[in-house]
Amino acid sequence: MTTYLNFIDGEFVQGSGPTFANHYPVTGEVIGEVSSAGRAEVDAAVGAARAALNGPWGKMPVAERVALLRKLAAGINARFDEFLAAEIRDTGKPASLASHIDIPRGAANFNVFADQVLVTGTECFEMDTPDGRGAVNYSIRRPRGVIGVICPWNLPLLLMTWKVAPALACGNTVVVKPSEETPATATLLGEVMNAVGIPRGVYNVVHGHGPDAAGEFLTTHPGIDGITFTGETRTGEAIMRAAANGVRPVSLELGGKNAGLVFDDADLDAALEGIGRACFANSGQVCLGTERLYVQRGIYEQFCEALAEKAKGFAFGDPFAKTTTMGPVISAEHRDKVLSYYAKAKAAGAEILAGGGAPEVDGFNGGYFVQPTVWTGLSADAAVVTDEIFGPCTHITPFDSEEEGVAMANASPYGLATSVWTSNLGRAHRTAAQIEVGIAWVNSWFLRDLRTPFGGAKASGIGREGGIHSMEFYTELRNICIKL
Ligand SMILES: NC(=O)c1ccc[n+]([C@@H]2O[C@H](COP(=O)([O-])OP(=O)(O)OC[C@H]3O[C@@H](n4cnc5c(N)ncnc54)[C@H](O)[C@@H]3O)[C@@H](O)[C@H]2O)c1
Ligand SMILES: O=C/C=C/C=C(\O)C(=O)O
Repeated sequence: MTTYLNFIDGEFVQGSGPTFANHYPVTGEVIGEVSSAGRAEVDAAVGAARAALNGPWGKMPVAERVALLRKLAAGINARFDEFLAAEIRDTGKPASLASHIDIPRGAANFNVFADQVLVTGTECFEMDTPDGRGAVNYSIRRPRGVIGVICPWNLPLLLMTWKVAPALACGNTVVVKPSEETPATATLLGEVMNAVGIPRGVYNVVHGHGPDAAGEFLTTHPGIDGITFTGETRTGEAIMRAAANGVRPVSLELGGKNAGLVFDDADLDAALEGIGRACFANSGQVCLGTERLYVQRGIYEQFCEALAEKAKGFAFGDPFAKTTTMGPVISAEHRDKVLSYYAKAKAAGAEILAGGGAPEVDGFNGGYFVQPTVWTGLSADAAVVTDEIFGPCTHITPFDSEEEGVAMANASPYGLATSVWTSNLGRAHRTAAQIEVGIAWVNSWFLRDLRTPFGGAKASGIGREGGIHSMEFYTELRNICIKL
């Protein structure tokens, strides 16, 4: 039984909030407990972060800070297997996935933003003045301060370091609230922080739930200077309300109901491979994933059949087994939510091409597994076509013209990402520009260059992170005007 403690001012401490069980999604067993932070610990964490900001971290030369960030990346890689095991304990995802994406990106985020901060400049404007002597304006960047980092459970280490790395690179200090479902890697990172010599108080972790618990205690704390959040749109609304008190800036990466568009001139094998990942990777629990597919009439039947075959080909089981290609979803509650949508699709008269329920997984009866599922035949207002399910499922609708396909893709309050498949160059540019999203992939999915702007349009978020855009959020620009 592992006990996850809060990490405050460089030390692991019990919280005064309730202790709750940590389940292994692969078996449903309780394998740990989480000591949640009460108001007192959140207060202590924010205080420690403030002291570090005003103390050693704030005074540290950039080169030294950058060297420490690189040590953090190396420190994660040096304990790669422990991070991998921790992420799998929390999420049950296959080791083949976590070892290629979650852990390497967790480390890479620190290197990427160590590089970025070194090449991030500011602005300078010369101006005329009536006396003819002129003035010069230049801006400087300063850390925003103490940043509250609220994280989801789907890619715990990757999404947390995606925020913590640029925040630290810019000289801020952080208080992280990991998802209550996934406390492990954020806690383990505390050990690495101490081991590489990050000053105490720079990185703090408070555990617990959201409403009326550690999450809310943190976002409403007056000592927080900015909040960065990844999670559901409704939670984003609550966080934005909390941030309004004191006029604190927010960066919100929220939910989606992403459309994939496959034209009949697409390379079908490539499209199937990419869309297969977009629908089913991480058991469909990727914010960028595709839950609405629109396929041009000429290849519709063929594509539906091939994607259904792909859906039927996944193997569940032990995440460490090489043969396992799909893990469980995060929790019993989330499994029930996904299955409730499977039931809604059936009741609405969907044609179920693959899946549609929960599989029997030999030896893992208590695991939170759901079948990869492909539906057709529902109208645009059916719940599984409009709502973010966050499961391994997708609904396919045929379309005829390019205009119709784009209009279908845009028929959603969300606008996070899209994946368009075509071999027509003009159509690729046109459709990618017309779909109202923050991130459009053409003939690919989840191909990430970390210098690019990342975030959502419409109800999928506010602000962009990545590259210079992270620098913009995690620093305050100050203009200095000098009369000559
Ligand atoms: N846009 C993106 O980049 C992106 C990336 C990953 C996940 N997501 C989204 O995240 C969701 C899945 O993650 P989730 O279920 O963990 O999201 P969630 O919104 O339920 O929880 C996210 C975090 O917010 C905390 N929280 C909840 N209520 C709070 C409150 N009132 N005040 C402060 N904190 C609160 C939770 O404890 C958790 O740490 C999906 O909607 C998915 O699309 C978006
Ligand atoms: O589930 C959402 C995945 C988000 C991915 C990133 O934030 C990233 O690749 O930086």
